[in-house]
Amino acid sequence: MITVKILDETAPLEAVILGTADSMGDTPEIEKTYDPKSKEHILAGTFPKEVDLIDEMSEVATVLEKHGVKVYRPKSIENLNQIFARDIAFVIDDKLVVPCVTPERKLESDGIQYVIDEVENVLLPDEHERMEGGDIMPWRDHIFVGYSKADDFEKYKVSRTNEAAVEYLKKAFPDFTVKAFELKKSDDDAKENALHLDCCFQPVGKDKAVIYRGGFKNEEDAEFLVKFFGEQNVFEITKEEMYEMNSNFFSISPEVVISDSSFKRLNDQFRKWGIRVEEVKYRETAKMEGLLRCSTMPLRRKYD
Ligand SMILES: NC(=[NH2+])NCCC[C@H](N)C(=O)O
Repeated sequence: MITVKILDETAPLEAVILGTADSMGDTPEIEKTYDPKSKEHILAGTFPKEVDLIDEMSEVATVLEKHGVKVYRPKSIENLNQIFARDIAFVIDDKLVVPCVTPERKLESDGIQYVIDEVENVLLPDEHERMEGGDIMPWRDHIFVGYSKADDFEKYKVSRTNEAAVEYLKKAFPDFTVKAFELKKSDDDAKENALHLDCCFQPVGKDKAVIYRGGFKNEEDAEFLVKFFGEQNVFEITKEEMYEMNSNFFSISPEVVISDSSFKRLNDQFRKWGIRVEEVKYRETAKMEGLLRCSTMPLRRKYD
């Protein structure tokens, strides 16, 4: 059996699923992509190569293991991008939720079935309750959710979490306050697209957060989060930094974060906050509109 427990984004990490690029195959056809940044790189002839992605991810695995974290990897499925483990399942409290995700990514959960089988409490939302883990963020007694209302949800491939999912989470986790924010979406312009909530916002440390206000469809939602953490505890990033995926770091504990080595301004801020930064190179992975939080799915953090 695998015990799961997640109440926030930063408590000391004990067990995680790290995605895999092992059997990704060649550059996909443009019609088969489901985010604007991948499209951009296919057109430019700069779509990442499997070997480079495997290298980047193995560096992350090494850092996690160095910190005593148990790392699970998905079983490889031929010709399938299985890098972004975050979206296909998520833990809240002591439950593992395995949601229906965007149809293009449906097969990915087969790769982690061997983990799912070892977890006692598994929740399977209905097919119309669509959500992806990148949009779901437990933070103590809150669950923050990025979502799209019906109009956007039907219009954009990059809208992955709907209103039915928000209602589902409220019912499934009655002890938490579910607070949902509409995100800005674009299927064609990665700079105008907050693919998931973790592409424009993430808590860090004990009481800090990183945010790109422009990722939120309604300014008052960004304002709510800034007030929630307190202005002095919030680091605001630019549109360009969002595009490079700055808010998609991953916390090993309140004192240690894994971040991309190219994020100079962000990493300096982390260090000013007293947070140690494990720098890795993740520039190839970033080309598919995901980064460190997206490629990790925490199973258990430590709570006393
Ligand atoms: N949690 C995340 N932000 N995941 C990013 C997933 C990226 C992937 N290309 C997709 O469109 O699904």
